[in-house]
Amino acid sequence: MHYRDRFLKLDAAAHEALQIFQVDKHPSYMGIGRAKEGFSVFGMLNKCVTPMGRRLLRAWFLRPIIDIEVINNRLNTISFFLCCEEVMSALRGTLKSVRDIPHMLKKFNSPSSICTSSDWNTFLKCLCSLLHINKIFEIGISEHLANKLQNMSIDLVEKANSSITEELDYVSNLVIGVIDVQRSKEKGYETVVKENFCDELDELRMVYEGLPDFLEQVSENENASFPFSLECRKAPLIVYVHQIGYLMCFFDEKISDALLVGLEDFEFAFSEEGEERRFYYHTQKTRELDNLLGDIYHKILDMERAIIRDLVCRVLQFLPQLTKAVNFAAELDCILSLAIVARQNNYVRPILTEDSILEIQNGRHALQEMTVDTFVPNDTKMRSAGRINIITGPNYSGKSIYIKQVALVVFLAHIGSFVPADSAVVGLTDRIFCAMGSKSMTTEQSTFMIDLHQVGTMLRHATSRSLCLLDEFGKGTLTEDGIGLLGGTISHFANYDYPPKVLLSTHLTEIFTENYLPQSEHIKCYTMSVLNPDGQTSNEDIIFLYRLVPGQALLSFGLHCAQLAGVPDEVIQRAASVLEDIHSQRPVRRMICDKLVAKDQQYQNAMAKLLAFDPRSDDLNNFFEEIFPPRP
Ligand SMILES: Nc1ncnc2c1ncn2[C@@H]1O[C@H](COP(=O)(O)OP(=O)(O)OP(=O)(O)O)[C@@H](O)[C@H]1O
Repeated sequence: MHYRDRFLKLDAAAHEALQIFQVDKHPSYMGIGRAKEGFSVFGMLNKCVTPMGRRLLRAWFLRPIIDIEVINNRLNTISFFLCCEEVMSALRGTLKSVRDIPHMLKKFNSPSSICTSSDWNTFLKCLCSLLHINKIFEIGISEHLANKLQNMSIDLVEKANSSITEELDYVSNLVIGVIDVQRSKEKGYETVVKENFCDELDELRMVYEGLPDFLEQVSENENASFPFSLECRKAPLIVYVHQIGYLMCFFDEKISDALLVGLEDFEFAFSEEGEERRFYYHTQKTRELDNLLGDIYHKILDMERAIIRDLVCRVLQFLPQLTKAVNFAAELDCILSLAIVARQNNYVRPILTEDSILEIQNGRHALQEMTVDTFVPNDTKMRSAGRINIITGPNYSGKSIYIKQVALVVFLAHIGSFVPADSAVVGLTDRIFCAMGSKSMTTEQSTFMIDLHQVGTMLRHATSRSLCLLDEFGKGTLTEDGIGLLGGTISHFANYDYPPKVLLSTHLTEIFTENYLPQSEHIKCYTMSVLNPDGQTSNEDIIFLYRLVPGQALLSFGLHCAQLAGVPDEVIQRAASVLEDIHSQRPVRRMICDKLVAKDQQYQNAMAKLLAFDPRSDDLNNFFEEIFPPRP
C-alpha cells in the first residue's frame, strides 16, 4: 500500500461537519490575540500536559491511521494504563515539567537570546522529569503488571528505556557541574557559572564584589591628597559605572573654575540631575583604575557567556538522544490523555478488523452527550447486507446526531482511542465523506451546489471501505429534482457488489412511495421513534425518544418543532389549518383574524343596507353616508 494511502482521509467539510477541530478566536477587538481550541472532539480528547503532546495529538487527529498493528498498540497501552491508575497519575505529574528541549536548546544557542538561571533551572527539571519516567516504570510496575505488559505484547518499558538513556543523566551532570542556578539569587547580579569552575572568573568576581569597599578606600586617600579642603555635605567618591568605567563623583555642586585650576588632571565627564545632583569627573586615579581593572562587570559576563556557549555546544552533541526522549514523552502524554478521557467518559475499546463491517452497540455522540442530561445511545449494524441505511424521522428527532456519532466512533477508532459505545467492531475505513450542507468551502457556492459537489466527490471516489454520510441531500431544490437526485444516488450505491457504508437522513419520504428505489438487500430503512400518546398528528404531547428503530416515518412533526422554537401561535395555527385542508383535499380556508372579521362584517352590513334601500322613498345621499361614514 502506498504511504499516502495509509491514512483515513477526511476533507475540510468532514472535519467541520464532525466538529473535529474548532478555533475560538480571541475575544479581543477584531479577534487579535491567540485563538484557542473551542468545543470540539480534539478539545475534548486533548488532556495533554506538555506542548509536544498537544502537537502530536493534533497530528494524530489530522492523520488517523489505518494500520491495525499501530492502532492496536495504542489501544493496548491505553488498556494497560486503565488497569494501573497510580502509575498513570504519577506519569502525568512528572510529564508536567517536561518541556520542548530542542526548542529550549535552540534558544540557548541563539546569539541574541540571554538565558537566565531560571531557564537553566527549567532545563534541569525537565531532564530530571524525563529520567524520573524510567524510575516510575521501574518502581511502579509490579510483577503482575509486568506480566500484563508481556501478555499484551506492549513494549512500553523497553521503549522508555531505549528512549530515555543514560546520556540524559550525563547531560544533567554536565549542566549541574557548570551552572549554579541559585547563584544569581544569592549574589544579586547576573551570574550563573558555579564557583570554583574557573579560577580567572572567580578572581574577577571576587574583585567585583569587593569593589565598593576598595573604591571607598581609594576615594578616602584621594580626598586627603586634594590641595584644598572641601566643605561639602558628602565627600567625593570614586564610583564604577557599567560600560563607562571609573569616575570621581562630586555631590550637590560642580567644582568651581577657581578650584579646578589646582586640579590639572580633572576632566568633567557628565552630570546627573535628580534628588541628589552628581557631577562626574575623570581623574588621574580613575584613569589608572580603568587601566588596572577595566570594565570588570562585562568582563565577567563575557567570560560566563563563553563558558555557557561551550556548555551548550557540548549539550547539543546529545540533541538526538534528547529529542528521542522528548518524543517518547510526547507519545506517552497522548496515550495518557486518551486513557484519561476513556476513563472519565466510559469509553470502550474498539475492535479493529480488516473486514469492511461496522457494528456498534449503544454508540454515543462524543460531544452531544456532554450537552444533554440523558443521551439515548443507538446501535449500528452494517455487515455484507444492509450497508445503505436510510434514516427518516421528524425534525429534531436526532437523525443528524446519530449519523455523526457513527462517523465519530469510526474516526476515533482510527486514532487509536477508545470510543463512546458499549462495544464496537470497526472495519478499517479508507475515507469518511460528509455531505452535510456545511459551508466550509472558501469558494463562493450556493448551499445546494456545495452539497452536489460533495455528493459528486463521494460518488466518484467511495470504495467499499468508505463511510458516506448524507444529511438531507436534495432538500435545497425543487422537491421533484431533489427526489430524483437522492433516488439516483441511492441506486448508484445499491448497484455496487459491495457498497460503501452509507448513512443517509432525509425528509423526502416520497422516495418510498414511488418506484424510486431499487429492490436491494443493501438498503435498510430506519426511523427515529417518537412517542405520540394521541396517535394523532397533533403537535401536543409529542416526545422524541431519539431511538433508532427499523421502519419509515411519514410525519415530520414540523409544527411541534416550530412550537419548541418559539414560533408565534397564530402562525402555527394557520399552518395547522392549511395542513388539515390539504390532507382532506379541501380548498384552503381563508385565514381568520380580527381585522378580516371586522372587514367581513362591514361588507355584510353594507350589503344588508343596499338590499333594504328603496330608490323611490330613500335619500341616496344619506344612504352613501351611512355606508361610507365621513372620516372624523
Ligand atoms: N441520542 C440522543 N439523545 C438525547 N438527545 C438527543 C439525541 N440525539 C439528538 N438529541 C437532541 O436532539 C436535538 C436534535 O438532533 P438532530 O439535529 O440530530 O435532529 P434532526 O433529526 O437531524 O433534525 P432535522 O431533521 O431538523 O435536521 C439535538 O440537538 C439534541 O439536543
